[in-house]
Amino acid sequence: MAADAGQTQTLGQLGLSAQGGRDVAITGLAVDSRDVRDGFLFAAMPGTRVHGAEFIQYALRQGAVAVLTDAEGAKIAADDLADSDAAVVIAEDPRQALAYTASLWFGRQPRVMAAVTGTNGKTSVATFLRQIWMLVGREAVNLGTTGVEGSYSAPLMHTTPEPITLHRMLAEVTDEGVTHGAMEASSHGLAQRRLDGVVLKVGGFTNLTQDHLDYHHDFEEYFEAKAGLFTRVLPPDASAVINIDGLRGEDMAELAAERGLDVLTVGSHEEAELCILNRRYDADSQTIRFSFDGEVHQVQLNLIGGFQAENVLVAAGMAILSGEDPDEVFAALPALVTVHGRMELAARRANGAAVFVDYAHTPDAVATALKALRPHVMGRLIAVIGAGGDRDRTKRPLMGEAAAQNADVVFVTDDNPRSEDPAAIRQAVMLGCPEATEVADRAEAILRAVDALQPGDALLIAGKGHETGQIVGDTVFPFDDSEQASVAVSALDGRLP
Ligand SMILES: CC(=O)N[C@H]1[C@@H](OP(=O)(O)OP(=O)(O)OC[C@H]2O[C@@H](n3ccc(=O)[nH]c3=O)[C@H](O)[C@@H]2O)O[C@H](CO)[C@@H](O)[C@@H]1O[C@H](C)C(=O)N[C@@H](C)C(=O)N[C@H](CCC(=O)O)C(=O)O
Ligand SMILES: Nc1ncnc2c1ncn2[C@@H]1O[C@H](COP(=O)(O)OP(=O)(O)OP(=O)(O)O)[C@@H](O)[C@H]1O
Ligand SMILES: N[C@H](CCC[C@H](N)C(=O)O)C(=O)O
Ligand SMILES: [Mg+2]
Repeated sequence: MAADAGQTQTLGQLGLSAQGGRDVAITGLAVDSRDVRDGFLFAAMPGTRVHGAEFIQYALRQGAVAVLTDAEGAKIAADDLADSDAAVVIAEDPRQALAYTASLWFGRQPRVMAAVTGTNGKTSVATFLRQIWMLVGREAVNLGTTGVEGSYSAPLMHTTPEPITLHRMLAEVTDEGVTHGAMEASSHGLAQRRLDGVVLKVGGFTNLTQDHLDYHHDFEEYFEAKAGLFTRVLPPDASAVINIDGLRGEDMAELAAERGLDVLTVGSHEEAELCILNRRYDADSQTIRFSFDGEVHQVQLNLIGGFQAENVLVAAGMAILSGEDPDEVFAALPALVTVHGRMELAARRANGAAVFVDYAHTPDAVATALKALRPHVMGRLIAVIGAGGDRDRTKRPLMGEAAAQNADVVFVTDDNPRSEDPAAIRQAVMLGCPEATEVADRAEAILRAVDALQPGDALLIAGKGHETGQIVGDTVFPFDDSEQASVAVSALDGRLP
């Protein structure tokens, strides 16, 4: 049964005051007019393409009894609203008002909630944090790009779902006995206030590099959106774990401290409180030596790539600040398993060469993933890359360049061209890596790259990670990089996948 089935609440109970002091009982919330049912509150939000107020007339016909919007929305729909009995709530920041309303409507969330932001590493940190919590005996989930995972599973459409979906899910997992939740705060999610109604105990920051400049006007605006987690969403009595190694990490730590948050810094800088002292890389694992609170610890992680060690320590810091015992947290780390589609060993050739699948889809992530593989590999590094359609165009040549600089052999192929011409996207990527081999069909690109593997080499298939489809136009064709890697190895080495 849905977490809100059959309930009724008044606008007043939801903290909303309608024009003329009116109060009405509502039976549900919707942010899309097509989801409105009898007795609902319709949240008409300003959008990137159109103002939701354009759909107020439709929502009223569907049975909406109340509308939440901004001054502009009220103006757009003035005639429709004047002709109806609907109560009208005008908010200065209607997305934030919707977030608080959704939180009150569903009324429950796991007792301990944490959120992590950053360009790369959110899914990894949220998953590691959930794994740590479960290893120390908590009922926990992570919520984000890979859906809801852990003590409860469910699919999600977005990394940070819009507030109604988010709070419905938080109520559902709470009803299932989940007490700890680790969520991802995407920059879209933060800019659109999607998680403003969640009561957070701990926030985390991984890093900030180029992405989503199609949505945020410039890098500063992107930084501001991410910083919102620490300057707005986290309550002042919460804590923050900040990786200070990367660009703007120190700035983020400063903003968090200004807000009054209890800040724990992570990194290789000697001033970091959870400080990486040394690392050793093996073929399938790595060992890290780190200090915390005056003590030195050494732990073997069954994970590939130095950045995963940083993600693990951010997650460990978040677990500690959520109330767990540091020694128990550190003792859990050797049991952590790879996050699906993140530096995941997908297949191995008969000659020993390894094939990794990774979700690197930004210039920095491509460079980081390849650099991270290097110390684990004795032979050549081969990369398969592509860039998504209908996404930041400026990152394409930069992704090519990152691959050319950090791999020995590069194949450029398609990765969700969506509404764009796939050949044009590949051309843009190739500008950054003119020596690369262009192979339009992704399965063929993977086959050719696997075929090129000699003993001691490794292949990184970047961009799709856990995804299970190739989006061309409006059609999603089934496609799984790990599966294709196994198929290619079987075909070439004569083994069954
Ligand atoms: C760019 C973006 O974030 N868009 C989000 C935004 O929609 P929008 O502003 O573009 O909406 P619009 O089409 O202009 O419509 C305006 C309003 O009218 C409403 N509407 C629209 C049509 C209709 O018939 N009836 C109706 O009521 C819409 O629900 C919307 O509230 O607000 C909507 C809800 O209010 C979101 O569903 C929508 O997310 C879309 C689906 C999306 O794809 N977002 C992606 C880019 C996203 O959020 N990604 C991040 C992470 C990405 C990453 O880190 O890689 C994520 O957290 O998943
Ligand atoms: N700490 C890190 N520093 C740099 N790159 C990283 C880091 N962690 C992960 N990556 C790279 O970014 C990719 C995506 O990782 P992950 O899914 O954890 O990030 P995300 O922030 O959740 O991404 P998205 O915004 O797409 O949801 C990984 O596959 C890896 O290539
Ligand atoms: N969730 C992110 C990453 C998608 C990665 C890549 N496979 C692509 O399609 O660009 C986005 O939608 O921008
Ligand atoms: Mg993610």
